Amino acid sequence: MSSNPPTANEIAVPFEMNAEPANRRPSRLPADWNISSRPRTGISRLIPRSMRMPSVKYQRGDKVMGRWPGSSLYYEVKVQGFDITSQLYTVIYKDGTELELKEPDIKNFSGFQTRSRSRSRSRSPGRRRSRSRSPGRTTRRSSSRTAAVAAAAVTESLLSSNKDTKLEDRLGALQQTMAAENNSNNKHEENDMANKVNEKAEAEMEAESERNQGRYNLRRRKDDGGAKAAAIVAEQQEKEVIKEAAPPAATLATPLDFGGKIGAYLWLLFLPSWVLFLVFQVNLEDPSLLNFPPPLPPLEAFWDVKALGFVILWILFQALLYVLPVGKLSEGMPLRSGERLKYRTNGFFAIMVSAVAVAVAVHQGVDLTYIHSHFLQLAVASFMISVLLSVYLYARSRYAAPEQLAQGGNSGNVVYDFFKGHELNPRIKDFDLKFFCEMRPGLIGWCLINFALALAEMKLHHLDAPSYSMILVNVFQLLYVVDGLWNEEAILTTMDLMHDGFGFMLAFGDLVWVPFTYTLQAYYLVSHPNSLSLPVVGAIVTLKLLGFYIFRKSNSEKNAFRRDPSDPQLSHLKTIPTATGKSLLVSGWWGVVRHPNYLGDLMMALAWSLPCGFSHLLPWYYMIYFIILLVHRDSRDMRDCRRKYGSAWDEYCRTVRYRIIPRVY
Ligand SMILES: NC(=O)C1=CN([C@@H]2O[C@H](COP(=O)(O)OP(=O)(O)OC[C@H]3O[C@@H](n4cnc5c(N)ncnc54)[C@H](OP(=O)(O)O)[C@@H]3O)[C@@H](O)[C@H]2O)C=CC1
Ligand SMILES: CC(C)=CCC[C@@H](C)[C@H]1CC=C2C3=C(CC[C@@]21C)[C@@]1(C)CC[C@H](O)C(C)(C)[C@@H]1CC3
Repeated sequence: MSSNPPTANEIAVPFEMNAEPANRRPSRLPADWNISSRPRTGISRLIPRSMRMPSVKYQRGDKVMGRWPGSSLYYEVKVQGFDITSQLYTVIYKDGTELELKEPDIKNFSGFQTRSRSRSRSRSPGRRRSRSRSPGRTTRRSSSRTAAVAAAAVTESLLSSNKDTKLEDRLGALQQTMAAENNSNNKHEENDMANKVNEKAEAEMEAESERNQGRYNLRRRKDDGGAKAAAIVAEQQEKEVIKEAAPPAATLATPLDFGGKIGAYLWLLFLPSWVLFLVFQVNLEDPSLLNFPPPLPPLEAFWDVKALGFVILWILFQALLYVLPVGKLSEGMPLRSGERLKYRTNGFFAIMVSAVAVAVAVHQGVDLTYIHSHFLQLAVASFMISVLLSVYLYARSRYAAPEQLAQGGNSGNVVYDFFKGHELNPRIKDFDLKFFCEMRPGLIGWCLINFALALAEMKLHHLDAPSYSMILVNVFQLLYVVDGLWNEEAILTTMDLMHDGFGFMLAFGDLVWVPFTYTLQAYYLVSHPNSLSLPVVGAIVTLKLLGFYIFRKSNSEKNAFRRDPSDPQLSHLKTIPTATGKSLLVSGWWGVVRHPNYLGDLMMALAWSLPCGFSHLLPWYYMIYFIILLVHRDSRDMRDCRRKYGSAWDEYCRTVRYRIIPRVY
């Protein structure tokens, strides 16, 4: 109890500024830069025509001090380029993290001096020893002395930052502080009783920490009850952690996906053609990839005004349900501006009302098998709407402020940005177009189409009830959609909602791809019955339920953690703090593989194809597509997380070695 912990300020601000740097950036932009007439913030604009960056305060290659987003800590960074429109510098930290920073967040080395009082702390050999042994050591004691040592270790590490100090060391200390701070939320564990109970776990923790060479804290967050002072130190930063590292000034530049600009052209042509190809195939008695080109119907068969009317009515009906003031208003993750958008998460209500409406319509004599007989026309009508929507989305994105653009769809190439999505969260007042399209018309439409296909099977084969295979496919996919809508809030922490712009890829994916290709198994079964024995039904149901359990549990775990990292229900989980302020789960589901949710999803996909048998490849199409989609998404995510989290991500990958399937991939 004798030593006083350093104040938060002493530790959170490792450097003190001497004076404002002298040179000011001139208002005129350099003549030899690539200056576009319209706003662009993509990487292409970061590269000046010449290697020099005259008239800009910091030059490419300059080594300066850059502020960590959301904190008051400065680290050595190298300037990579400067973005004229957003006035942001791209800088790279020593651990490989690339960020874009505002000029005020960058300082010259000369502007820093360490505090003399703190410097004397850093010379304390005891404190140095405490740091060098292991960050885990601080978790052994619950007294404020321990905490002071922990805090001092942080101070020492931060304050000893000179040119020779490794960034990793400083990061390690920062991460230690943040982990301790996580634990400070578990106040009940600060009492002696809890400490006794935790003694064994703490010993394990220390060993584990030693194993990890103190480079990050793989610690059970509830074992850290003693780190009071470190928690105080980090309290300031905790607020920033909750802000989910959404600094107003820092953004990430993302490389091009999907084969870049040429790839975008090809995808624009390929995706609609592929949907048509599949729709033609599924109508054939003997569908095969070798039927190329498939027999084409006359041109007028592609188009039906009534079908277009139905699609428009359906979308309007879903839009109406979406805007009704029913259900929860959920908060999205913080944007780069720090703002959190609100979303009406009443998807479950929407599907229930839709089900009642469909039941009433069927009762009134509406023949839903129209959907089966006009599948092609409905798909074409939906395609037209998705194209119009994409054009609208791209046009409005040209007027959007730079911070409203998606980092991945901001290349400056019209076709690429049109395809990938330029604006992150296009909204008409409170109506969020991306969220609505992803969760409502296509997703609920998928269930409606499946149901209509079950009726078509009964009609075609004069059955009193659908076949087992049809029931399984219908029920499995209905469960998937209803679960998605019930947990609608969880979608706000997925890649699409957080990072991807809304453009053709998602508009087409949501309105055409999902309802007209995810229903192919049910469509196939209408004209290709496949009988199943009860034991086979049992085995398929077991597979589905197991996959569903993994999918749901892992998605909910990540969602809960992202929403509230200090949620007591998650306190048993180990985490790796990252320099951005967000932590990564490294035990629980996210410690088994890096994408446990994909694993569960793939098991479910398998359970959807199995009822269709092995006579044709077509009903296995979803499974094959899904493997490709998820493997690609996983690589995209790995790349983005590497850029976001730098060495902390590498540590995560070293600890959790497999991506989707344990011990295989
Ligand atoms: N049926 C279908 O057609 C499709 C279904 N899906 C399903 O949708 C769901 C969402 O998938 P998707 O959006 O691709 O990806 P995830 O929901 O897996 O989100 C990935 C993000 O999670 C965060 N994250 C990654 N690792 C960790 C960790 N260890 N601890 C904490 N956070 C972590 C990162 O974001 P950050 O750190 O920035 O928070 C990362 O970018 C999945 O279940 C998937 O199977 C997806 C695509 C298509
Ligand atoms: C080839 C192409 C056009 C790809 C577009 C991909 C989209 C079809 C998918 C991207 C992510 C999706 C998700 C779902 C549906 C498919 C798309 C839009 C999802 C809404 C399905 C229901 C789940 O429960 C889910 C909410 C987790 C899921 C989220 C991702």
